[in-house]
Amino acid sequence: QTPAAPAQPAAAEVDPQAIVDLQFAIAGNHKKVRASGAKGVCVKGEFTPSAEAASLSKAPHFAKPVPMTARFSMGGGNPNISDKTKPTTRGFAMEFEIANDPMVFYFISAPVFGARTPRQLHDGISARLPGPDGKPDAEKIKAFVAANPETTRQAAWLNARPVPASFGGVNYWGVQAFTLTNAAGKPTITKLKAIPTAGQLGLSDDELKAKPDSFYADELTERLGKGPMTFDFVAILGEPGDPTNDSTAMWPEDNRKTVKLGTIAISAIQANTICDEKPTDPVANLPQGVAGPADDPMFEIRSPAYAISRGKRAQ
Ligand code: HEM
Repeated sequence: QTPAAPAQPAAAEVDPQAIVDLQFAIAGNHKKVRASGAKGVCVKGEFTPSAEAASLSKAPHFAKPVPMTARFSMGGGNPNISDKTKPTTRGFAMEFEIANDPMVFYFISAPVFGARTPRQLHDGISARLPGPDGKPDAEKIKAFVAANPETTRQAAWLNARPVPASFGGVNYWGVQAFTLTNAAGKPTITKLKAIPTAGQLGLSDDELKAKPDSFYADELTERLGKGPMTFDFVAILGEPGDPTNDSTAMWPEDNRKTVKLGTIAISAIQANTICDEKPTDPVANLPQGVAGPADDPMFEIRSPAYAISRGKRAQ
């Protein structure tokens, strides 16, 4: 009998250092910034859980109002990226603060990620790196996309929608499947989503043309001057057959039950150093009652990748 090959942890498939190096390289190796979400604004607020939240998760963050530190950002490692860029996700990183037990999620403005496996993430960025002539090789990109069609879903989603007029005017998803467990030990598989009270605020082509390259920070200052910017924090409930191991696959949301877990109220901008110095991450910092997907090869690998980027930008 042939012995079975030893099971390899999915995260070992590709060295996270290699991925982060590529993320920095494709963006132009900017110093002192994140490998992704390089351009952003640090904010604070409060989360008030709904009465139903505790029926899904026993996390103490769903039992009483908690302060939040959050950060809105543009995807990628270029701190000078234009806010007018369309096929780039807007990010919403959030920390629900309870001393010694923070709950951290990083959401993006698309329901899907641009790679299903670390190998695809690595090879997709590699294929797009500029060659010796300073330009990416169109044939290489074409071949990669043809062999990995699911990696195009995120850009297709973003390209099919207007550029958001505000960080508070677009939906954000946790993308990966999170299991919530209540005090009775009942698990519920969910996808988490933040829905802005202001609705989907998209810019028309003419409005977009009239905007400067950086307008989100000013828009945020103006909006917060009128009062807190709020989001419904919801759990989309999974059904048998919904994939939990594929960050490029969207669940059919229209047919899924949604439970409101609470309200996020962003109240003010705060110093970037507060967000920059946070040692937390969305894999390591989940409380009892919330767990990431054990079978998604893109989940665990995020923790070392974030640590590598954090270390690099602190240099
Ligand atoms: C699959 C779902 C994912 C989502 C929703 C997501 C979302 C985000 C967001 C919102 C940020 C900005 C954080 C901030 O503002 O502080 C970020 C940063 C980052 N992401 Fe991800 N990400 C995902 C997967 C990955 C993967 C698979 C990798 C690499 C293996 C990765 C590498 C990074 C790195 C290196 C940073 C910069 C971290 C730092 O310097 O603090 N991400 N991500």
